[in-house]
Amino acid sequence: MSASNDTELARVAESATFSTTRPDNGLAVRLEAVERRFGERIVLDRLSLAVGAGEFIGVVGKSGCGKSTLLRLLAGLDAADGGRIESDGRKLAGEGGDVRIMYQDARLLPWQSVADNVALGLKGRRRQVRARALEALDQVGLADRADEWPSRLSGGQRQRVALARALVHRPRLLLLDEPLGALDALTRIEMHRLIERIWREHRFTAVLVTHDVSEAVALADRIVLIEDGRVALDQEVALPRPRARGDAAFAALEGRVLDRLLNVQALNPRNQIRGRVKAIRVDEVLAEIEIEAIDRSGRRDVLVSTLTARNLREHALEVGAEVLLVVFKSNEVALATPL
Ligand SMILES: Nc1ncnc2c1ncn2[C@@H]1O[C@H](COP(=O)(O)OP(=O)(O)OP(=O)(O)O)[C@@H](O)[C@H]1O
Repeated sequence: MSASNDTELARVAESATFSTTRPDNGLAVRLEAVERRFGERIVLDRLSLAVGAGEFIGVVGKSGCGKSTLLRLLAGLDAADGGRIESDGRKLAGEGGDVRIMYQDARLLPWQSVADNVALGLKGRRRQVRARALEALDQVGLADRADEWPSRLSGGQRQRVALARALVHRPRLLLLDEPLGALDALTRIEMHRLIERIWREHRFTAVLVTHDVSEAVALADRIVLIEDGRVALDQEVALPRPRARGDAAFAALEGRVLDRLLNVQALNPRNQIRGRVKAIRVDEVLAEIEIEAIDRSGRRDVLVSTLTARNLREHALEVGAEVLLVVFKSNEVALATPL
């Protein structure tokens, strides 16, 4: 992307205003024991996850762990083999209604203008449809490119058109499948600001699949790590927005998630221990869970896992509950899953 485009994108990221804002717009989504198999291969193994209305979730995990499969299920583009995916107690309707998905490639139709690409699928009088497309393009700073062919745009601009094409439908759940994966580092950072700003204005729920942990830390309220078909880590990102990458707290959190992601050993079943909650100590921010664990040789030990108080509420843990623990680097214990 050229320097002038960078400047233009930065300006839009900072200054966009939206007339399509609908407060408290997001869909709450609940996945319960969701399974997806391909032949013998179990990709999602009774995965459970609750996403709050308007929440921004970052999904990370090693290549092939099932991130895109999860998004495809949420989008209704694929069907689960077991479990439930619900919103407000009802089956999630999938892509087309309140749910929109954006991919790594913009998938624009080369024979349609930018505005017509954005307007695809909109119903109504031509003038109204065009006005809505222009409004969405304005949100991403590309209203002045409405009548050009997509081939005239840079990669970053095409992704902004793809974002406008999703926004024009006023989604309540936006699924982002590595949408910035093909962009250069600077454009990605500018796009983060734009996506964050639009998300804050519209309050839709967002689920972002990414290989880039710093992208997840920059954007997400929570980072979910998928491993062996399940949620292996559910990390709250309690950093003020907009987030500064140079910040020590940002770097520490990024390092922590990366460590977990890269530490294959830690997620080896040999490092997983079953246990029972003995005591829970909680203050406003943090919760300490004391767990009596029994290892494979039958040895009993008391371990302590620290969660955020919010995470504790989501797990709905009680004294006496059975849990699965993952031991990291011999001195750090994470509560993997309430059993
Ligand atoms: N339609 C399909 N048929 C058979 N196997 C599939 C199908 N779709 C996905 N898989 C397999 O399911 C697993 C998870 O794939 P998925 O694309 O969800 O992973 P991912 O975490 O998004 O990977 P990446 O980060 O590399 O994009 C992979 O082993 C993949 O080969």
